[in-house]
Amino acid sequence: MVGVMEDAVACNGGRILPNSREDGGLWWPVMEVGLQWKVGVAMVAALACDSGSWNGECVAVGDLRWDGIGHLVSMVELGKLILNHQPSISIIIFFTSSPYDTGKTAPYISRVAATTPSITFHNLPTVTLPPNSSYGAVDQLFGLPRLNNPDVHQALQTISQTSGLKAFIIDFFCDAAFEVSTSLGVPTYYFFTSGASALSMFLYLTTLDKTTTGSIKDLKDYIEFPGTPPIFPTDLAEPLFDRHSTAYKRFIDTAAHMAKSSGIIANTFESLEPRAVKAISEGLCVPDAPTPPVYCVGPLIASSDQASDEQGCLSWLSSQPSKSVVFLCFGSMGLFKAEQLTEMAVGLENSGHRFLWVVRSPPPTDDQAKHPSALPEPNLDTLLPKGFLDRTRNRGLVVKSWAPQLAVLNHDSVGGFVTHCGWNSTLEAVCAGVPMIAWPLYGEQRMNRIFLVEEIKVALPLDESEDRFVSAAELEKRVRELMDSSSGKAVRDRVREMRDGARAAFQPNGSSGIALAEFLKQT
Ligand SMILES: O=c1ccn([C@@H]2O[C@H](COP(=O)(O)OP(=O)(O)O[C@H]3O[C@H](CO)[C@@H](O)[C@H](O)[C@H]3O)[C@@H](O)[C@H]2O)c(=O)[nH]1
Repeated sequence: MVGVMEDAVACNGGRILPNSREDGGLWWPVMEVGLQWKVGVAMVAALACDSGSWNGECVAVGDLRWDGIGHLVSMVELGKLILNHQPSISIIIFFTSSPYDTGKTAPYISRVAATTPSITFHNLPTVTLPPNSSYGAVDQLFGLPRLNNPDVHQALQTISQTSGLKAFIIDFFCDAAFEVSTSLGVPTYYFFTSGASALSMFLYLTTLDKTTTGSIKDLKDYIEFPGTPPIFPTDLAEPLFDRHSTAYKRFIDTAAHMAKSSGIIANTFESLEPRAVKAISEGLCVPDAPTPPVYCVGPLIASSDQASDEQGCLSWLSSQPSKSVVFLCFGSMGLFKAEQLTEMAVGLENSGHRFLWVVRSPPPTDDQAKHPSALPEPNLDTLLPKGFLDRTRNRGLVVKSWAPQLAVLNHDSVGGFVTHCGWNSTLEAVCAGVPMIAWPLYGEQRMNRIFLVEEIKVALPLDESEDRFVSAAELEKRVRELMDSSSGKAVRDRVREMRDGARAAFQPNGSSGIALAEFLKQT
């Protein structure tokens, strides 16, 4: 959660507040930002506030996510952006530790706390689901925040006693807190961490729910969401497939609440997704009620990548020619089975191109999206084809588990990016002007692929087999296409155009600056 508060709050800045309840069990990241207001993302966790130290008007913001870092970074950047426009504000970010944390969250929080005094982090109480509960991943994402509702209630009340709480900004998965903040009369905003095209789909869900029968995955035709290319049902996020599942209900409830909220802050910029932004603002996604204001204030990406480069990615890149290297990296959670890793190695070797490849251990089961935090470091000698590392030594670098992606993408030697289409990775590539090859794995990534390939035209697709396996030949073909061919050039030119659009969005009179000013004016 993030809360924004007045001047007086700044004196708290940069510290990490202690957890107020020690229940043991699962921990999740939640953020809060504070300045002249507090902005809060309502999740399980409450804003645990030091009531005596916050005065004036506040905004509280919260974010509770088990894959942590992607949502946390963009939330922090939102806090920083607010501070740039209104330096008198203090931001309070609520967080809890996550059982799926890749180990990046704590150092990141410490760094922000140390360098940005107006941002304060508050560690929320731990909550746990009942033992033996058969919650799926998405049920947990929505369900755990609900357990923190009493804490959120208490925190918002506490803040309100010493500060004029003007707004509460919640992450999508913190939807449970919507009922808390609205019951207290606090204007509540959603922070949508993906793009406007995904937001169009999401806001339209309640309409789709009312106008269709049966499960979405059984629909036989493409779905037309306003302002986006047609989407085949099986390209939607899997939790939406089964109309009778709890996860489906959570998504529908969240979409309905979002439509009733005081506004939606989206991590995108107008010139990246003009059709979707227009469709939303014209009310096409919520046809039976007024659409709340949507503020496209992005791209919100980390301002610098201070992750360490223990594996020497950057020095290796510095020894490679300009724009010659293909970077392969699949977000904070992407995993591949061993057979797929072998196939990728063959494809890369046969492409003849230079590459920097982040490899993780395969999941212990068939579940491709199992979180990497529980896995050991990969054994490259056994995972990759015999002799592969030796044969590609002069033109390839394989690193284990994690790379400083932002710095890598901004290195002059990188000329292409094979990505899982996570939205932060997408924005980072666009801002660095690096064209993509889209290899979605889970979540809304299959939809993002359609937007990136068909609408925004900054990525080439990868054809998969029915069981979503990508052959070595396909990867080889697409890498060659991206790096060598005229269709690759079209994508390269287009992504640079979008990069310039991203820069323009924050220039005086740029669309994102204007959107943020409007948001601040409304709160
Ligand atoms: O080796 C790595 C891997 C990742 N990252 C960083 O981690 C972040 C990953 O974010 P993202 O690309 O958004 O992927 P996920 O972590 O998978 O993000 C989740 O959240 C996104 C935003 O809502 C969604 O678009 C995704 O589908 C969902 O999986 C980015 O900042 C990367 O730079 C690194 O620095 N090094």
